Amino acid sequence: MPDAARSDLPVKLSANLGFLWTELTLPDAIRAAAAAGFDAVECHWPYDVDAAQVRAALEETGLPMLGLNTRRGAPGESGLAALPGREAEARADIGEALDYAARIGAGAVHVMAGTASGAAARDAFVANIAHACDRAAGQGVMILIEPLNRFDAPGYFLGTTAQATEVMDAIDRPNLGLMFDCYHVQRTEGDVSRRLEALLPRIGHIQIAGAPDRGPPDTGELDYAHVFALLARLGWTRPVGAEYRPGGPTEATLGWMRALR
Ligand SMILES: O=C(O)[C@@H](O)C(=O)CO
Ligand SMILES: [Mg+2]
Repeated sequence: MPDAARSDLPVKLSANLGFLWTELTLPDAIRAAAAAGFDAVECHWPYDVDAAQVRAALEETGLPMLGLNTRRGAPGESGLAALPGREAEARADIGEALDYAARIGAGAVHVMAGTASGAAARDAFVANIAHACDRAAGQGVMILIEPLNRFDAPGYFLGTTAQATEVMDAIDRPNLGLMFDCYHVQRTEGDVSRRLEALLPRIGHIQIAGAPDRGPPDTGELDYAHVFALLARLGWTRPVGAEYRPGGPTEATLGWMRALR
């Protein structure tokens, strides 16, 4: 895709390689995203892949890796940062994610909270995220926290943008950002446009998918032509992450990119 055509997009796009091109190795998925015209990539858990190969694919394509996640922990845990008594493991996972991010030049780490609730969970989360921010600041990395919807992630500590901003106020670090996933927000809270407007200064990254089925952005009840026009009006210039389940070959689902161009 020529650069001139890409720059006509009202909003730049990042391919989430946790969901797109999952049949490929991570380096080849980066190449596929570049060939499809994405401006950036992001991933979930790259830890089994040699960071040097990821870095080589990023350099070859010129795409930045926007971010990656801390590990999920044991099946069903979805992270450890809000689990009282698991601080040492949570911080080891944060350290691992930051080290990997440094090796591939990734700009953000999403620290996963885990399945927990109550005051002790909040205290653990606040302390662990503050620790992550302080450690990340030295390498110029942003720490992201992401509310997940209660249907896909029942019991996940962070469920709403209101809860996220409450803990962000308590943590009070300049390199802490909200991961605003329009799909999760729509499933649990709705009012996506108004929330984007209100929360924009606190948002570190935005993700999209069709709602309620998490298919391509041109399916479901959210109108991303409207959302993209709003983001352009609000001056959002960073790439928006396409984090949807293609349900088949990714290339066959990219019509939405052409439609929004
Ligand atoms: O929305 C999601 O599920 C992801 O952004 C993520 O990082 C947690 O799985
Ligand atoms: Mg997401």
